[in-house]
Amino acid sequence: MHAVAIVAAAGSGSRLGAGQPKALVPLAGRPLVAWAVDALFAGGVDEVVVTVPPAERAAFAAALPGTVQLVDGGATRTASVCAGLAAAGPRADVVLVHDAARPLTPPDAVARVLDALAGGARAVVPVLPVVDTTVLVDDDGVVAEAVPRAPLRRVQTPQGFDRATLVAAYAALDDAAELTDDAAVVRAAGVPVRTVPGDERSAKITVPHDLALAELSVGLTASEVHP
Ligand SMILES: Nc1ccn([C@@H]2O[C@H](COP(=O)(O)OP(=O)(O)OP(=O)(O)O)[C@@H](O)[C@H]2O)c(=O)n1
Ligand SMILES: C[C@](O)(CO)[C@H](O)COP(=O)(O)O
Repeated sequence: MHAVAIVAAAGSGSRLGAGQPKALVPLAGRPLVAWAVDALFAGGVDEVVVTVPPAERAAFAAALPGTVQLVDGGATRTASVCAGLAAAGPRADVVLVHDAARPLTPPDAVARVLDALAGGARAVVPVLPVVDTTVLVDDDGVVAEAVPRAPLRRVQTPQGFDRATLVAAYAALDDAAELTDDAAVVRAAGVPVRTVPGDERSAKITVPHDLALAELSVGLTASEVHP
């Protein structure tokens, strides 16, 4: 099973506000995208394609091993993943789609997705339970009702797909559809999406506090983070 990972790294990181593309922001001295790529290789993928902001190609090339393929990303995450998918080509049996913004994904979290694909799943997402009380609010910000949280899950990346399934789902996607992840693209095409356990260490860096937590986490030993 030849596995190609697409790393979505073409975003600006406006909520992080670091003054440079988020994927190039250093964590313990290394760009976030370099951490994400390392995790994918350590977890068992064979090749990595990284989608980059076109104006920053040289900086990404300097940050990553020469074996990593760089392609220009698009204006949205969906457009960037589409570009990466085209570059992955038919040599891939399965495709993993990962966020550069998730630098500390452990290799075993990647391996769980690959194992599910090897077992025959066409689409796989890593998920975590919701631990807070969850509510719906009305337009005035007043709580309308509580939502039972037991069946709710937070969805992470890398998400894994049979390549042909993902290509067909993207081809069928309505241009106007605003979907926030790739599993939603295949679900829109009627494909069942299997879940596997995610990992808290795979948290997405979105705002400055997330980066501060990641810096702390890198400074701790694995046993301190996960006794
Ligand atoms: N046009 C885009 C937008 C986002 N991404 C990538 O998708 C991942 C998840 O997106 P997010 O965390 O929202 O990143 P940004 O879009 O950069 O953040 P923001 O919304 O704060 O600007 C990131 O690794 C980001 O680089 C991408 O490849 N192409
Ligand atoms: C793909 C994703 O990371 C799954 O949780 C998430 O949907 C990305 O959302 P963002 O708003 O683009 O950060």
